Amino acid sequence: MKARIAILPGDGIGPEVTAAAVSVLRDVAARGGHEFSFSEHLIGGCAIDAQGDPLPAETLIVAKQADAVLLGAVGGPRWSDPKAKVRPEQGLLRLRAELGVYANLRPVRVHPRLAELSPLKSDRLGGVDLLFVRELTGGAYFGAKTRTADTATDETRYTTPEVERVCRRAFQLARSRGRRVTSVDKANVLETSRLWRETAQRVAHEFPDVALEHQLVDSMAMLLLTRPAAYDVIVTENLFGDILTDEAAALVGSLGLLPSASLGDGTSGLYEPIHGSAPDIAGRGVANPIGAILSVAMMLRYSLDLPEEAGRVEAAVDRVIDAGVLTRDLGGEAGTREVTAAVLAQLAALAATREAA
Ligand SMILES: NC(=O)c1ccc[n+]([C@@H]2O[C@H](COP(=O)([O-])OP(=O)(O)OC[C@H]3O[C@@H](n4cnc5c(N)ncnc54)[C@H](O)[C@@H]3O)[C@@H](O)[C@H]2O)c1
Ligand SMILES: CC(C)[C@H](C(=O)O)[C@@H](O)C(=O)O
Ligand SMILES: [Mg+2]
Repeated sequence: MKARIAILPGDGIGPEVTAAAVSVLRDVAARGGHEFSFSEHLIGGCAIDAQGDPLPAETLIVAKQADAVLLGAVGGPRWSDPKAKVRPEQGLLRLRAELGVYANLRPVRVHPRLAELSPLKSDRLGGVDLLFVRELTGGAYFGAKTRTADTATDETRYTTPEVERVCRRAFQLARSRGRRVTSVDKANVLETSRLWRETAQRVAHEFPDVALEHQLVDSMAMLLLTRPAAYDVIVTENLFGDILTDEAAALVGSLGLLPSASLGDGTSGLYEPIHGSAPDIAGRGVANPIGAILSVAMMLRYSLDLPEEAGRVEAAVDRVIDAGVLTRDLGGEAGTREVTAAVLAQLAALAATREAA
């Protein structure tokens, strides 16, 4: 198959982890006879430096025309002055809104070898296989903002159609998994959450084969650590999803492991690791590339319709972790390149096994 893939490396460790993920895509293309074309574009702080705009027009045009978009990370201390008029993160938020990618899928699976890295007792981690579906283009991130010298507001706004479509996506995904959806809100306090809960309840009637339960976000934050294996698909609003998924990184051992896919209806999918630009380790070749590599596995599955290839990339990553080729965030000594080379070697080994069969 042919595919045009826009690469937006961004800032900090973004270029290091996207380079790793692109080498995996190139390998998949070469082995399967696929024609993937790649083009790199600016986003975030580096785009502010070069063009004064965190999402240059050219980047947006190419992203919209692409079959899929891979993003590294944006932001960093250089652009974090509270008084700055323009911020790297605005570029990412605009990109998500312009692409209409309202459903952000963040799978969380604990690799048995890494269970000991979690602050939780490993007997709580067996069988943890979560899929967060985070609403990505609404809520406090996109509401009106006001600011005077001593008062600031961020409006949280949700409409019924916005909640319906993301809940529907969560229920659809639950059908191919454990058929359980947990909808997370703060309906005891927030009006937007009451709308969310009513809407989730209504959408549930379309999926009688999927069980729905509601959890308040504060309680969910605890349950995620005390009973993580009890959940399947967790659907929630933008801000709660951001926070809960970084918390979930503690279950798997490192933020550097978690991927994401952001999907809309018929638009380019956007794929990014859930971590940020990690300024504390940027430029040293030590960033964990697995979150980015698993993000391209999601790209193969959701945008390029290559589910077998996606499964192979995931299997190769599992084998690399089994073999103990780990970056420092996981207690190892391997660099970004060594881990990437190990994933490529496992892809070659998997291909050899297929040929021999
Ligand atoms: N999608 C994005 O582009 C995105 C996501 C989150 C944060 N950010 C931005 O990144 C900047 C830094 O934010 P932060 O420090 O709060 O969060 P961060 O995710 O960049 O880093 C948090 C911690 O996790 C570590 N870490 C993250 N990814 C890693 C990886 N792949 N390998 C090894 N260790 C890794 C970092 O070294 C750091 O100690 C901010 O400007 C923030 O807005 C961007
Ligand atoms: C950088 C920031 C805008 C972003 C978010 O909050 O969505 C990040 O934390 C993420 O999780 O992708
Ligand atoms: Mg986040």
